[in-house]
Amino acid sequence: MNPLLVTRGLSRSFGGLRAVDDVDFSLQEGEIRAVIGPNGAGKTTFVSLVCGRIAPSAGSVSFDGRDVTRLPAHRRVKRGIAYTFQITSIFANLSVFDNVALSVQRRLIDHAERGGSRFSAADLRHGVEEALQRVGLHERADQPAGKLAYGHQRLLEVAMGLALAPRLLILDEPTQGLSDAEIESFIKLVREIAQSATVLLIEHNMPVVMALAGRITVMNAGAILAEGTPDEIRTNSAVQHAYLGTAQDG
Ligand SMILES: Nc1ncnc2c1ncn2[C@@H]1O[C@H](COP(=O)(O)OP(=O)(O)OP(=O)(O)O)[C@@H](O)[C@H]1O
Repeated sequence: MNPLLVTRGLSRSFGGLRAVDDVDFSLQEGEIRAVIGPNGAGKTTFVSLVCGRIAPSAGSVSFDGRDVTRLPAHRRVKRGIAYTFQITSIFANLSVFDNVALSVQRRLIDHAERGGSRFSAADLRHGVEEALQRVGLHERADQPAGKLAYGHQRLLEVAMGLALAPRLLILDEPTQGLSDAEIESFIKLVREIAQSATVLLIEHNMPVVMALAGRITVMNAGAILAEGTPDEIRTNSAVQHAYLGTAQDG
């Protein structure tokens, strides 16, 4: 089977710093892949290159067999790449409902532009309610998004990503700020999302990574240090060294 996502020689420098350095990466449709690595390893920069939020210094990104390297982020969203970011991208003054409505509307307009049927207010409401139900925020639909607890804002971003009905959902540290009980529900949610989408998950919480990921990619200093199943990664001495080295430095 052809991979859904492929990067070749993908690189991005900031001044003299090679934040992402010659990364060859591929992801099969239907996978839940975790990307882990010490702080500053280049994980967020890598997924920003994949979704088009920043441009590469060198290398290419292809999605579903087509080169998307020069496509702006919004065109990649149309191809099916959705992302939620560490730096919260919600509109604080809008309600939870209206934030998700922006994503649903985007998907419905896109569908209509491609020759699909026009949508009604009921379609929009149904799409929003479904996304909020899935992340467990339906009871907070009327609250201003900025008044949600930090962890709930992260879940709202997941709902906004889901509402786009993506083929690839990129989650950047989604469990940060969630309680243990919320993390449990989140694990279930990602498993359910993975029935209909491929998931690329940046995550520091190792129990979450081990519970969800089929394969794990470990980044260090901008490059891929190791890749394998959770068991292979757990016992990989280079990985252990990278983490211990960081702990000693930090
Ligand atoms: N816009 C930027 N300008 C300058 N340097 C940057 C920029 N973005 C990232 N960097 C640097 O690139 C390196 C990789 O950062 P990145 O955020 O991708 O790492 P990360 O693995 O996601 O880290 P964390 O786990 O802490 O989120 C870091 O040294 C960071 O300081």
